Amino acid sequence: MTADLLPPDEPEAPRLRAAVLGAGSWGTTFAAVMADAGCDVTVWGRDDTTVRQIADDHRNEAYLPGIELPARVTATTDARAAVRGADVVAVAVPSQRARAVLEPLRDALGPRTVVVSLMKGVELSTDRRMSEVVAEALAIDPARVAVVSGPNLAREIAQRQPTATVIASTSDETARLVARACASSYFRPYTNPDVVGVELCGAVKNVIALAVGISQGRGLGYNTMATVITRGLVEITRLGLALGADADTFPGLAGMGDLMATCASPDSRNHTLGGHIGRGMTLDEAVAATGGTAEGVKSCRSVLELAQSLGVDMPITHAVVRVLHEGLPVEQLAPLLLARPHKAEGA
Ligand SMILES: NC(=O)c1ccc[n+]([C@@H]2O[C@H](COP(=O)([O-])OP(=O)(O)OC[C@H]3O[C@@H](n4cnc5c(N)ncnc54)[C@H](O)[C@@H]3O)[C@@H](O)[C@H]2O)c1
Ligand SMILES: O=P(O)(O)OC[C@H](O)CO
Repeated sequence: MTADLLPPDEPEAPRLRAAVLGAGSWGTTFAAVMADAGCDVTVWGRDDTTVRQIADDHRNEAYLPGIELPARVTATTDARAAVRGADVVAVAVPSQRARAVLEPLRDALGPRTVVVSLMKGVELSTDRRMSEVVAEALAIDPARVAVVSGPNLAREIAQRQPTATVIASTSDETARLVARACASSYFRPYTNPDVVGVELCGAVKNVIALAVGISQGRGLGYNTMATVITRGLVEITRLGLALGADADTFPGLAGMGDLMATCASPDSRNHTLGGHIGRGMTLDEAVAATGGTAEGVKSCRSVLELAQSLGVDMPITHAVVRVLHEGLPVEQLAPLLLARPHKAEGA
Protein backbone atom coordinates (compact mmCIF):
# COMPACT_ATOMS: atom_id res chain seq x y z
CA MET A 1 0.00 0.00 0.00
CA THR A 2 1.41 3.41 -0.85
CA ALA A 3 1.82 5.84 2.02
CA ASP A 4 -0.89 8.23 0.78
CA LEU A 5 -3.45 5.43 0.87
CA LEU A 6 -2.74 4.44 4.46
CA PRO A 7 -5.30 5.54 7.05
CA PRO A 8 -3.92 8.39 9.25
CA ASP A 9 -1.68 7.27 12.15
CA GLU A 10 -1.10 3.77 10.74
CA PRO A 11 2.64 3.06 10.47
CA GLU A 12 3.71 2.07 6.96
CA ALA A 13 3.50 -1.72 6.66
CA PRO A 14 6.09 -3.79 4.79
CA ARG A 15 5.39 -4.24 1.09
CA LEU A 16 3.44 -7.43 0.32
CA ARG A 17 4.45 -9.94 -2.34
CA ALA A 18 1.56 -11.22 -4.41
CA ALA A 19 1.04 -13.75 -7.18
CA VAL A 20 -1.88 -14.15 -9.55
CA LEU A 21 -2.62 -17.48 -11.25
CA GLY A 22 -4.29 -16.70 -14.56
CA ALA A 23 -3.33 -14.03 -17.08
CA GLY A 24 -6.82 -13.38 -18.45
CA SER A 25 -8.87 -10.24 -18.03
CA TRP A 26 -9.60 -10.45 -14.29
CA GLY A 27 -6.26 -11.99 -13.27
CA THR A 28 -4.33 -9.27 -15.06
CA THR A 29 -6.62 -6.54 -13.77
CA PHE A 30 -6.41 -7.74 -10.16
CA ALA A 31 -2.62 -7.87 -10.52
CA ALA A 32 -2.73 -4.19 -11.51
CA VAL A 33 -5.04 -3.42 -8.58
CA MET A 34 -2.63 -5.05 -6.12
CA ALA A 35 0.35 -3.28 -7.69
CA ASP A 36 -1.48 0.05 -7.37
CA ALA A 37 -2.07 -0.88 -3.71
CA GLY A 38 1.71 -1.18 -3.29
CA CYS A 39 2.35 -4.93 -3.76
CA ASP A 40 5.03 -6.51 -5.92
CA VAL A 41 3.02 -8.82 -8.18
CA THR A 42 3.92 -11.79 -10.39
CA VAL A 43 1.30 -13.13 -12.78
CA TRP A 44 1.41 -16.74 -13.94
CA GLY A 45 0.07 -17.45 -17.41
CA ARG A 46 0.21 -20.42 -19.76
CA ASP A 47 0.76 -18.43 -22.91
CA ASP A 48 4.33 -17.38 -23.52
CA THR A 49 3.43 -14.39 -25.71
CA THR A 50 1.03 -12.96 -23.12
CA VAL A 51 3.53 -13.50 -20.32
CA ARG A 52 6.35 -11.79 -22.23
CA GLN A 53 4.08 -8.90 -23.13
CA ILE A 54 3.09 -8.39 -19.47
CA ALA A 55 6.67 -8.69 -18.21
CA ASP A 56 8.42 -6.66 -20.93
CA ASP A 57 5.83 -4.19 -22.26
CA HIS A 58 3.44 -3.93 -19.26
CA ARG A 59 0.48 -4.74 -21.47
CA ASN A 60 -1.89 -7.66 -22.10
CA GLU A 61 -3.34 -6.83 -25.47
CA ALA A 62 -5.28 -10.10 -25.87
CA TYR A 63 -7.37 -9.47 -22.74
CA LEU A 64 -7.01 -5.77 -21.89
CA PRO A 65 -6.27 -3.94 -25.14
CA GLY A 66 -4.96 -0.42 -24.69
CA ILE A 67 -4.35 -0.73 -20.93
CA GLU A 68 -0.93 0.06 -19.47
CA LEU A 69 -0.08 -2.10 -16.47
CA PRO A 70 1.86 -0.81 -13.45
CA ALA A 71 5.63 -1.40 -13.45
CA ARG A 72 5.32 -3.53 -10.30
CA VAL A 73 3.52 -6.25 -12.29
CA THR A 74 5.71 -8.92 -13.84
CA ALA A 75 4.87 -12.36 -15.26
CA THR A 76 6.15 -15.91 -15.69
CA THR A 77 5.07 -19.22 -17.21
CA ASP A 78 6.45 -21.01 -14.11
CA ALA A 79 3.61 -21.27 -11.59
CA ARG A 80 5.84 -22.55 -8.77
CA ALA A 81 8.20 -19.62 -9.20
CA ALA A 82 5.23 -17.21 -9.21
CA VAL A 83 3.87 -18.38 -5.84
CA ARG A 84 7.23 -18.86 -4.11
CA GLY A 85 7.54 -16.41 -1.21
CA ALA A 86 4.15 -14.81 -1.91
CA ASP A 87 2.10 -13.44 0.99
CA VAL A 88 -1.04 -13.52 -1.15
CA VAL A 89 -1.87 -15.80 -4.10
CA ALA A 90 -4.95 -14.86 -6.13
CA VAL A 91 -6.54 -17.44 -8.44
CA ALA A 92 -8.28 -16.32 -11.65
CA VAL A 93 -8.58 -19.30 -13.98
CA PRO A 94 -11.92 -20.72 -15.17
CA SER A 95 -13.62 -22.37 -12.18
CA GLN A 96 -13.75 -25.80 -13.78
CA ARG A 97 -9.92 -25.70 -14.20
CA ALA A 98 -8.99 -24.47 -10.72
CA ARG A 99 -8.46 -27.83 -9.04
CA ALA A 100 -6.07 -29.04 -11.76
CA VAL A 101 -4.10 -25.78 -11.67
CA LEU A 102 -3.78 -25.75 -7.86
CA GLU A 103 -3.08 -29.37 -6.92
CA PRO A 104 0.49 -29.40 -8.31
CA LEU A 105 1.27 -26.27 -6.23
CA ARG A 106 0.45 -27.84 -2.84
CA ASP A 107 4.04 -27.96 -1.67
CA ALA A 108 5.10 -24.68 -3.30
CA LEU A 109 3.14 -22.34 -1.00
CA GLY A 110 4.56 -20.92 2.22
CA PRO A 111 2.89 -22.02 5.49
CA ARG A 112 1.25 -18.60 5.99
CA THR A 113 0.40 -17.73 2.40
CA VAL A 114 -3.19 -16.56 1.97
CA VAL A 115 -5.05 -17.75 -1.14
CA VAL A 116 -7.76 -15.62 -2.74
CA SER A 117 -10.41 -16.98 -5.07
CA LEU A 118 -11.33 -14.42 -7.71
CA MET A 119 -13.51 -17.00 -9.46
CA LYS A 120 -17.29 -16.94 -9.76
CA GLY A 121 -18.38 -20.50 -10.40
CA VAL A 122 -19.33 -23.82 -8.83
CA GLU A 123 -17.37 -26.99 -9.67
CA LEU A 124 -19.35 -29.31 -11.93
CA SER A 125 -18.39 -32.76 -10.67
CA THR A 126 -18.62 -31.91 -6.94
CA ASP A 127 -20.97 -28.87 -6.70
CA ARG A 128 -18.28 -27.27 -4.49
CA ARG A 129 -17.83 -23.51 -4.16
CA MET A 130 -14.46 -22.20 -5.29
CA SER A 131 -13.14 -21.48 -1.80
CA GLU A 132 -13.84 -25.12 -0.96
CA VAL A 133 -12.01 -26.24 -4.11
CA VAL A 134 -9.04 -23.99 -3.25
CA ALA A 135 -8.73 -25.30 0.32
CA GLU A 136 -9.09 -28.92 -0.79
CA ALA A 137 -6.79 -28.72 -3.79
CA LEU A 138 -4.02 -27.02 -1.81
CA ALA A 139 -4.75 -28.95 1.42
CA ILE A 140 -4.78 -25.73 3.48
CA ASP A 141 -6.88 -24.49 6.39
CA PRO A 142 -10.02 -22.68 5.04
CA ALA A 143 -9.05 -19.80 7.36
CA ARG A 144 -6.20 -19.06 4.90
CA VAL A 145 -8.67 -18.69 2.02
CA ALA A 146 -10.55 -15.54 1.00
CA VAL A 147 -13.04 -14.76 -1.74
CA VAL A 148 -13.22 -11.47 -3.66
CA SER A 149 -16.61 -10.77 -5.26
CA GLY A 150 -18.63 -7.70 -6.14
CA PRO A 151 -19.56 -5.42 -9.07
CA ASN A 152 -16.14 -5.84 -10.64
CA LEU A 153 -16.13 -5.76 -14.42
CA ALA A 154 -12.45 -6.12 -15.24
CA ARG A 155 -12.17 -3.58 -18.02
CA GLU A 156 -13.63 -0.71 -15.99
CA ILE A 157 -11.29 -1.48 -13.09
CA ALA A 158 -8.30 -1.75 -15.43
CA GLN A 159 -9.19 1.80 -16.49
CA ARG A 160 -9.10 2.69 -12.77
CA GLN A 161 -12.78 3.57 -12.61
CA PRO A 162 -13.93 3.58 -8.97
CA THR A 163 -15.65 0.53 -7.54
CA ALA A 164 -16.04 -1.45 -4.34
CA THR A 165 -15.81 -5.14 -3.61
CA VAL A 166 -16.35 -7.67 -0.84
CA ILE A 167 -13.59 -9.76 0.69
CA ALA A 168 -15.02 -12.76 2.46
CA SER A 169 -13.13 -15.09 4.76
CA THR A 170 -13.90 -17.04 7.90
CA SER A 171 -10.76 -15.38 9.30
CA ASP A 172 -10.86 -11.64 9.87
CA GLU A 173 -7.06 -11.57 9.81
CA THR A 174 -7.04 -13.17 6.33
CA ALA A 175 -9.71 -10.80 5.02
CA ARG A 176 -7.84 -7.76 6.34
CA LEU A 177 -4.57 -8.89 4.76
CA VAL A 178 -6.29 -9.24 1.39
CA ALA A 179 -7.98 -5.87 1.86
CA ARG A 180 -4.56 -4.32 2.51
CA ALA A 181 -3.21 -5.99 -0.61
CA CYS A 182 -5.84 -4.49 -2.91
CA ALA A 183 -7.16 -1.23 -1.42
CA SER A 184 -6.43 1.82 -3.53
CA SER A 185 -7.89 5.17 -4.49
CA TYR A 186 -10.21 3.47 -7.02
CA PHE A 187 -10.78 0.05 -5.41
CA ARG A 188 -12.54 -0.09 -2.04
CA PRO A 189 -12.73 -3.49 -0.26
CA TYR A 190 -15.29 -4.26 2.45
CA THR A 191 -14.74 -7.39 4.55
CA ASN A 192 -17.49 -9.92 5.33
CA PRO A 193 -17.29 -13.23 7.24
CA ASP A 194 -20.09 -14.74 5.09
CA VAL A 195 -18.04 -16.77 2.61
CA VAL A 196 -20.99 -18.94 1.56
CA GLY A 197 -23.25 -16.00 0.74
CA VAL A 198 -20.63 -13.88 -1.04
CA GLU A 199 -19.46 -16.80 -3.12
CA LEU A 200 -22.95 -17.96 -4.11
CA CYS A 201 -23.90 -14.43 -5.13
CA GLY A 202 -20.92 -14.31 -7.50
CA ALA A 203 -21.66 -17.67 -9.10
CA VAL A 204 -25.43 -17.42 -9.45
CA LYS A 205 -25.55 -13.83 -10.74
CA ASN A 206 -23.85 -15.17 -13.87
CA VAL A 207 -26.81 -17.48 -14.46
CA ILE A 208 -29.26 -14.61 -13.93
CA ALA A 209 -27.22 -12.46 -16.35
CA LEU A 210 -27.57 -15.22 -18.95
CA ALA A 211 -31.36 -15.07 -18.47
CA VAL A 212 -31.37 -11.27 -18.80
CA GLY A 213 -29.19 -11.51 -21.92
CA ILE A 214 -31.52 -14.09 -23.44
CA SER A 215 -34.57 -11.89 -22.79
CA GLN A 216 -32.85 -8.84 -24.29
CA GLY A 217 -31.74 -10.92 -27.27
CA ARG A 218 -35.41 -11.78 -27.75
CA GLY A 219 -36.15 -8.05 -27.93
CA LEU A 220 -37.70 -7.74 -24.46
CA GLY A 221 -37.27 -4.51 -22.52
CA TYR A 222 -36.58 -3.09 -19.09
CA ASN A 223 -39.67 -4.42 -17.30
CA THR A 224 -38.54 -7.94 -18.13
CA MET A 225 -34.96 -7.13 -17.13
CA ALA A 226 -36.05 -5.72 -13.76
CA THR A 227 -38.31 -8.71 -13.15
CA VAL A 228 -35.55 -11.24 -13.89
CA ILE A 229 -32.99 -9.36 -11.76
CA THR A 230 -35.37 -8.99 -8.80
CA ARG A 231 -36.66 -12.54 -8.90
CA GLY A 232 -33.10 -13.70 -9.56
CA LEU A 233 -32.02 -12.13 -6.30
CA VAL A 234 -34.88 -13.95 -4.57
CA GLU A 235 -33.65 -17.32 -5.81
CA ILE A 236 -30.00 -16.56 -4.99
CA THR A 237 -31.12 -15.61 -1.48
CA ARG A 238 -33.22 -18.75 -1.11
CA LEU A 239 -30.27 -20.99 -2.01
CA GLY A 240 -27.86 -19.03 0.15
CA LEU A 241 -30.10 -19.17 3.22
CA ALA A 242 -30.54 -22.92 2.75
CA LEU A 243 -26.75 -23.21 2.84
CA GLY A 244 -26.47 -21.11 6.00
CA ALA A 245 -25.53 -17.73 4.46
CA ASP A 246 -26.27 -14.39 6.14
CA ALA A 247 -29.41 -12.65 4.80
CA ASP A 248 -27.62 -9.26 4.90
CA THR A 249 -25.17 -10.34 2.18
CA PHE A 250 -27.74 -10.53 -0.64
CA PRO A 251 -28.80 -6.85 -0.85
CA GLY A 252 -25.11 -5.85 -0.60
CA LEU A 253 -22.32 -5.35 -3.12
CA ALA A 254 -21.72 -9.04 -3.79
CA GLY A 255 -25.44 -9.66 -4.27
CA MET A 256 -27.57 -6.85 -5.70
CA GLY A 257 -24.46 -4.84 -6.62
CA ASP A 258 -22.94 -7.50 -8.83
CA LEU A 259 -26.30 -8.52 -10.29
CA MET A 260 -26.86 -4.93 -11.43
CA ALA A 261 -23.38 -4.59 -12.96
CA THR A 262 -23.43 -7.93 -14.72
CA CYS A 263 -27.02 -7.80 -15.97
CA ALA A 264 -26.66 -4.20 -17.24
CA SER A 265 -23.22 -4.18 -18.80
CA PRO A 266 -22.47 -5.10 -22.41
CA ASP A 267 -18.95 -5.98 -21.16
CA SER A 268 -20.31 -8.96 -19.18
CA ARG A 269 -19.54 -12.21 -20.97
CA ASN A 270 -22.54 -13.96 -19.39
CA HIS A 271 -24.92 -11.18 -20.41
CA THR A 272 -23.41 -11.05 -23.90
CA LEU A 273 -23.58 -14.82 -24.38
CA GLY A 274 -27.23 -14.83 -23.27
CA GLY A 275 -27.93 -12.17 -25.90
CA HIS A 276 -26.45 -14.38 -28.62
CA ILE A 277 -28.63 -17.29 -27.49
CA GLY A 278 -31.70 -15.04 -27.43
CA ARG A 279 -30.97 -13.98 -31.01
CA GLY A 280 -30.89 -17.61 -32.12
CA MET A 281 -27.28 -18.84 -31.95
CA THR A 282 -26.50 -22.37 -30.78
CA LEU A 283 -24.55 -22.67 -27.52
CA ASP A 284 -21.31 -23.48 -29.37
CA GLU A 285 -21.77 -20.47 -31.66
CA ALA A 286 -22.54 -18.22 -28.70
CA VAL A 287 -19.48 -19.39 -26.72
CA ALA A 288 -17.24 -18.75 -29.74
CA ALA A 289 -18.81 -15.35 -30.48
CA THR A 290 -18.46 -14.21 -26.86
CA GLY A 291 -14.87 -15.23 -26.15
CA GLY A 292 -13.49 -15.29 -22.59
CA THR A 293 -14.93 -17.19 -19.67
CA ALA A 294 -18.73 -17.10 -19.23
CA GLU A 295 -18.91 -19.13 -16.01
CA GLY A 296 -22.72 -19.35 -15.91
CA VAL A 297 -22.79 -21.70 -18.91
CA LYS A 298 -21.32 -24.54 -16.84
CA SER A 299 -22.15 -23.39 -13.33
CA CYS A 300 -25.91 -23.20 -14.04
CA ARG A 301 -25.92 -27.00 -13.90
CA SER A 302 -23.98 -27.30 -10.65
CA VAL A 303 -26.06 -24.53 -9.06
CA LEU A 304 -29.26 -26.31 -10.06
CA GLU A 305 -27.93 -29.63 -8.73
CA LEU A 306 -27.03 -27.97 -5.45
CA ALA A 307 -30.50 -26.38 -5.22
CA GLN A 308 -32.28 -29.63 -6.02
CA SER A 309 -30.25 -31.52 -3.42
CA LEU A 310 -31.55 -29.02 -0.84
CA GLY A 311 -35.13 -28.86 -2.17
CA VAL A 312 -34.69 -25.17 -3.14
CA ASP A 313 -36.82 -23.82 -6.01
CA MET A 314 -34.73 -21.90 -8.60
CA PRO A 315 -37.04 -21.42 -11.59
CA ILE A 316 -34.84 -18.97 -13.53
CA THR A 317 -31.74 -21.12 -13.11
CA HIS A 318 -33.75 -24.19 -14.13
CA ALA A 319 -35.05 -22.42 -17.23
CA VAL A 320 -31.50 -21.37 -18.23
CA VAL A 321 -30.29 -24.98 -17.86
CA ARG A 322 -33.18 -26.17 -20.01
CA VAL A 323 -32.43 -23.65 -22.78
CA LEU A 324 -28.64 -24.05 -22.75
CA HIS A 325 -28.29 -27.77 -22.11
CA GLU A 326 -31.61 -29.56 -22.58
CA GLY A 327 -32.82 -28.26 -25.94
CA LEU A 328 -35.73 -26.09 -24.75
CA PRO A 329 -36.46 -23.64 -27.59
CA VAL A 330 -35.47 -20.16 -26.45
CA GLU A 331 -38.90 -18.72 -27.27
CA GLN A 332 -40.39 -20.97 -24.56
CA LEU A 333 -38.29 -19.49 -21.74
CA ALA A 334 -40.62 -16.59 -20.86
CA PRO A 335 -43.86 -18.64 -21.05
CA LEU A 336 -42.21 -21.31 -18.89
CA LEU A 337 -41.43 -18.78 -16.16
CA LEU A 338 -44.73 -16.90 -16.37
CA ALA A 339 -47.08 -19.88 -16.37
CA ARG A 340 -46.01 -21.17 -12.97
CA PRO A 341 -48.57 -21.61 -10.17
CA HIS A 342 -49.68 -18.57 -8.13
CA LYS A 343 -47.39 -17.38 -5.30
CA ALA A 344 -47.41 -14.51 -2.85
CA GLU A 345 -44.40 -12.22 -3.49
CA GLY A 346 -42.58 -12.93 -0.24
CA ALA A 347 -43.13 -16.71 -0.38
N1 LIG B 1 -13.45 -10.57 -16.25
C1 LIG B 1 -14.12 -10.06 -15.23
O1 LIG B 1 -14.64 -8.93 -15.31
C2 LIG B 1 -14.25 -10.83 -13.95
C3 LIG B 1 -14.55 -10.12 -12.78
C4 LIG B 1 -14.71 -10.81 -11.58
C5 LIG B 1 -14.55 -12.19 -11.57
N2 LIG B 1 -14.22 -12.84 -12.70
C6 LIG B 1 -14.02 -14.30 -12.60
O2 LIG B 1 -12.63 -14.57 -12.73
C7 LIG B 1 -12.43 -15.88 -13.28
C8 LIG B 1 -11.49 -15.77 -14.47
O3 LIG B 1 -12.15 -14.96 -15.42
P1 LIG B 1 -11.40 -14.05 -16.48
O4 LIG B 1 -12.36 -12.99 -16.82
O5 LIG B 1 -10.05 -13.68 -16.07
O6 LIG B 1 -11.35 -15.10 -17.69
P2 LIG B 1 -10.55 -14.96 -19.05
O7 LIG B 1 -11.25 -15.84 -20.00
O8 LIG B 1 -10.35 -13.54 -19.38
O9 LIG B 1 -9.11 -15.58 -18.66
C9 LIG B 1 -9.00 -16.91 -18.21
C10 LIG B 1 -7.52 -17.23 -18.05
O10 LIG B 1 -7.43 -18.59 -17.63
C11 LIG B 1 -6.53 -19.28 -18.50
N3 LIG B 1 -6.95 -20.67 -18.62
C12 LIG B 1 -7.95 -21.19 -19.35
N4 LIG B 1 -7.98 -22.52 -19.21
C13 LIG B 1 -6.97 -22.84 -18.37
C14 LIG B 1 -6.47 -24.07 -17.87
N5 LIG B 1 -7.00 -25.23 -18.20
N6 LIG B 1 -5.41 -24.01 -17.05
C15 LIG B 1 -4.85 -22.84 -16.73
N7 LIG B 1 -5.27 -21.66 -17.17
C16 LIG B 1 -6.31 -21.66 -18.00
C17 LIG B 1 -6.65 -18.55 -19.84
O11 LIG B 1 -5.47 -18.79 -20.61
C18 LIG B 1 -6.74 -17.11 -19.35
O12 LIG B 1 -5.47 -16.60 -19.07
C19 LIG B 1 -13.83 -16.38 -13.64
O13 LIG B 1 -14.28 -17.23 -12.62
C20 LIG B 1 -14.69 -15.12 -13.67
O14 LIG B 1 -16.04 -15.37 -13.34
C21 LIG B 1 -14.06 -12.21 -13.89
O1 LIG C 1 -18.02 -10.84 -17.66
P1 LIG C 1 -18.76 -11.63 -16.61
O2 LIG C 1 -20.18 -11.94 -17.00
O3 LIG C 1 -17.98 -12.83 -16.18
O4 LIG C 1 -18.89 -10.70 -15.31
C1 LIG C 1 -17.73 -10.11 -14.80
C2 LIG C 1 -17.82 -9.81 -13.32
O5 LIG C 1 -18.14 -10.98 -12.59
C3 LIG C 1 -18.77 -8.70 -12.96
O6 LIG C 1 -18.67 -8.41 -11.58
